[in-house]
Amino acid sequence: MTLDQKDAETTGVVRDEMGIALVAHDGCKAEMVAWAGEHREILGRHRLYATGTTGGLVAEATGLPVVRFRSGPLGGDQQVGARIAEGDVDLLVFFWDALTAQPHEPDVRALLRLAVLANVPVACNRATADLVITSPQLGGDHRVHVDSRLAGRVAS
Ligand SMILES: O=C(CO)COP(=O)(O)O
Repeated sequence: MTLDQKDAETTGVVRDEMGIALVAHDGCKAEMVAWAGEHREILGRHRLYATGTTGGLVAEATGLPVVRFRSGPLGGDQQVGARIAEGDVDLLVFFWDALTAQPHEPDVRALLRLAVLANVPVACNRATADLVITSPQLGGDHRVHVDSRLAGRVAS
């Protein structure tokens, strides 16, 4: 029995492969690596995307394949946002640093805006990420209220 089948048996929900984007500012990278290690088994069932440095650290720590974009300040946040607009991302785990100003703040804001617009769940701290990644509803029909201007571009 696969883990997905076991999930389905215990929760009644089959988790299809999802796209999960991982992003962490420098002050939160250790937290992201620890979180990814803790949930390695679940993350290993899904497509992982990440900004450059975050993706390198997660891939190294977990051994999982990660599609890496540019580093955040060099356009990586925008690339993740583009994948959200394309409908490739079902969950964004973004540990942004609440204590440090970022030179690419407009990009950070744009990424969060697109995630909200596309009704993609966003976890900005470890407690939320723990809850979302273990939710039996993850991968279900949680994105039914996609903004109409994005509907049609975002896969259901
Ligand atoms: O800056 C980031 C998000 O805004 C993260 O980028 P890196 O993963 O390349 O450090």
